[in-house]
Amino acid sequence: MHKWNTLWTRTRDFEHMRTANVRHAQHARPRKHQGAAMIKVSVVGAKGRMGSHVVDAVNAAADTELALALDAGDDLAAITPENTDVVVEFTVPSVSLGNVLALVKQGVDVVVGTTGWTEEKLDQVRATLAAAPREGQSVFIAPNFAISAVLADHFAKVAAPYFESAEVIELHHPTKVDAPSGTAFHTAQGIAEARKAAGLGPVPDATETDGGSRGQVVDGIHVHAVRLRGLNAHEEVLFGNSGEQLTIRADSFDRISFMPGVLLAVRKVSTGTYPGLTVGLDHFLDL
Ligand SMILES: NC(=O)c1ccc[n+]([C@@H]2O[C@H](COP(=O)([O-])OP(=O)(O)OC[C@H]3O[C@@H](n4cnc5c(N)ncnc54)[C@H](O)[C@@H]3O)[C@@H](O)[C@H]2O)c1
Ligand SMILES: O=C(O)C1=N[C@H](C(=O)O)CCC1
Repeated sequence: MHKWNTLWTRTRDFEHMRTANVRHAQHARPRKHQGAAMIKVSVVGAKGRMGSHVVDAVNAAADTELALALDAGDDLAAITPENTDVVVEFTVPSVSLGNVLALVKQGVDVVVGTTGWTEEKLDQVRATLAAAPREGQSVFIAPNFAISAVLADHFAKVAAPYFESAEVIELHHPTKVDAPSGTAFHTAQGIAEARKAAGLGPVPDATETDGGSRGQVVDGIHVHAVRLRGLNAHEEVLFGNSGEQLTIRADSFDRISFMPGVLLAVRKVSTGTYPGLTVGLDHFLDL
């Protein structure tokens, strides 16, 4: 059985959950581990597109149980180390930092899927963790929890030193509030780092006039954002040399694709062996 399938067997209840159409139907929860310690998970942003899937995933998995499901207007102070082992935070970039800092100060570990993280924001998380009430507290942030996206990001870093040109195109649903996607931003940063480590210079580009068509430049890599009804979450990384091209593409057609990664992060963080700030699901995979 391949590695990601191992995760799926631990979360095998997903297919049951989908086919039985039991979203939000508490009575239809599968049987939980008898006697085994359950991981108590609270969800912040629980009414959102991602948060509501996380609530279902936590209810469906055999080793996790839902503690609190909070959304805008609810008091985060209700979450304590007594009722919660791990908080999963999927809100909006404008509030996520404040939520994460508050939760760290309340003594709980946090898994974050919300995007919009800058180095300055990450530094604030590190500083707050350094003064956290509990020793070894964790914050884990993933730009993307889907294995396809995590691998695309990894493969892009492997490919980057071998190509003169590199550009990233991300394509998402039109209800997404941030651009470029956190994933594309992270991928571009990884490509730039790999190019720098390999001694590559800037990507070739003779553009003299640009009204915005060349996209956002992230550490020297151009990132383009498409918003289109019908799409969910997609990324294409283009690499070019004279006479050849490599395209790496990841497609998340359904938000359920993020759930095995979210549960993996919850399980890893709950072990207490990842103190401090960790960014990227690749840290939990044997890549
Ligand atoms: N890391 C990943 O794999 C991944 C995957 C999909 C989406 N995302 C990101 O997750 C975030 C959420 O995406 P979404 O599609 O679920 O958005 P959404 O708008 O559907 O959900 C956001 C939820 O947060 C709630 N919220 C707003 N302010 C809040 C507050 N102060 N406290 C508590 N809840 C609050 C909203 O009411 C809403 O229910 C975005 O940043 C998105 O880019 C990440
Ligand atoms: O749907 C979204 O919004 C997504 N956001 C993340 C990002 O910005 O990279 C991950 C993919 C889906």
